[in-house]
Amino acid sequence: MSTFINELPKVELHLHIEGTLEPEMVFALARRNGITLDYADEGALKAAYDFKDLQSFLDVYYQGMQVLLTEQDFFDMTWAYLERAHAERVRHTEIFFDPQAHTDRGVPLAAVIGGIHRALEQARQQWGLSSRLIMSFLRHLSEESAFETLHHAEPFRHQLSGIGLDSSEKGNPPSKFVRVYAAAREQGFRLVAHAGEEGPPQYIHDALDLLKVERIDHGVAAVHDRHLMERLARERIPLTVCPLSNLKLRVVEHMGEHPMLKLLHAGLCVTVNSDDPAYFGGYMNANYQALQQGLGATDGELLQMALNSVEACWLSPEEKAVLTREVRAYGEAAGIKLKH
Ligand SMILES: Nc1ncnc2[nH]cnc12
Ligand SMILES: [Zn+2]
Repeated sequence: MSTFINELPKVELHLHIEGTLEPEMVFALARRNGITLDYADEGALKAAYDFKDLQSFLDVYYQGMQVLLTEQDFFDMTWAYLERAHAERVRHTEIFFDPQAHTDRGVPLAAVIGGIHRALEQARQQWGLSSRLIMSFLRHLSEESAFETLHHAEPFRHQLSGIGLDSSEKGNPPSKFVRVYAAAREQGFRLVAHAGEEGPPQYIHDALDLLKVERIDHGVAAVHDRHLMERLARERIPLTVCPLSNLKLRVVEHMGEHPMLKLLHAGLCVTVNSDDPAYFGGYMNANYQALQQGLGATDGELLQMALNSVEACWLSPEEKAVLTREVRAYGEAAGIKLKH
């Protein structure tokens, strides 16, 4: 692993906390909670991580998270992720969770948000690792279910920064959630949505125009629509791209055909993220490394992506200025000359 990547100060903007459940922890929590899994052991579970598309992954992902029952379970999962992130020089992280995947199993929202939030707060105090929490609606469920979830989250409003939209993209367009997003906007939530992962470029247009999101999660399908690319570049709409996820879910067949550099050189604010690192073969460093080794990205290009993440994050302007200076200074010390 390159020292440049290891030591680069990083910001993560697209991370599903339930996607950080490593097989060892799935089994440890299953034992703790007296749950019998469909898989005999960790090896059998890992063998199921051979995905052919998004849906085949989601089927395993929703099964894995059934071991999460208590506030302590959510704390332990989140803390394990934060320890890894801290070790990889992640300075700030913006985390998704899927409330409906837990409340539909009878787990109280207070246990979910309480456990995640306690770990985030401990990381802030212990390491100065800052964070934001994003509540993500499952788009394969109904508008009514999303509205109920928004309503149930009211007591936790101060712990949540934004809302997102994830799960099965095809057949569940942004238009299904226009009213929910309008209501969340009224309540002051910041807005993001997964779009253009497996779905068409039109879903990216719709997420921007109908849902009024400020960031697009994935968005790699934009490469197929020249006008959309021009718009994303002109409006500096950030894309939270997840290279290893795209490879594992066969959005691209080889890392060599990943559109990341095309998008970067067209002037888009592309960022590097890990999505569901326990399932896709790596955390932040591994994603930067995949771009370096599989696509030939230079240290200068990787540095620009890291700076883009600072630009796209939800820290205050003052905090962003501090982080930007740190990342730029890191690049300069490595001999990289930035254009501006
Ligand atoms: N990559 C992904 N796309 C859509 N929904 C998800 N939920 C967790 N990971 C996801
Ligand atoms: Zn995602």
